[in-house]
Amino acid sequence: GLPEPWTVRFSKSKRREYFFHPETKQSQWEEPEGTDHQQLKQYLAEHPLRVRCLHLLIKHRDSRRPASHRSEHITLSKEEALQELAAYQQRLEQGERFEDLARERSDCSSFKRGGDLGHFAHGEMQPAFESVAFALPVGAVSAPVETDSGVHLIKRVA
Ligand SMILES: N=C(N)NCCC[C@H](NC(=O)[C@@H]1CCC/C1=C/[C@H](COP(=O)(O)O)NC=O)C(N)=O
Repeated sequence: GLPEPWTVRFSKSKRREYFFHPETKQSQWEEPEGTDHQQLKQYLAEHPLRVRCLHLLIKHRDSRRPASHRSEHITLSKEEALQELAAYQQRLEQGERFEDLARERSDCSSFKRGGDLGHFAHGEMQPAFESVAFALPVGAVSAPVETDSGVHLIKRVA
């Protein structure tokens, strides 16, 4: 839909998409000359510029910040963290609500909001987390995801 090498990005301040030319570093609100509007609309429908996710994070002793509201010194091994995360996957499959489990167990401060990270665009979260989050269908829960923060289950909600 966009003439090369234009790309589309999301402006957090204006909460809408804008167009960016990576060579000239030019950015603008209006669609560049030569944009196929219908194709662009289709592309944006299939490639969301931002998603909204809940996550349940279990930290371990190798986490970049092995502390949380639950424990000021986390000594769990990564293997133990993954085993514990698997138990939460089971409970989700048995119908418990993601928000309740995140509130119960997540080592991220988002536990207070049932794991809700709000909306985020490309470039905000660690790459491994971002790529899984953007690939999830709305309503789906990921397999365990490893980042420098620890191990996560991610639920995409928008
Ligand atoms: N932009 C938004 N909404 N907030 C900033 C997020 C910064 C981002 N954070 C993460 O990638 C980790 C993994 C996914 C969620 C997340 C949450 C971490 C996990 O806990 P920590 O390892 O920090 O102790 N707590 C907050 O940041 C990053 N680029 O480091």
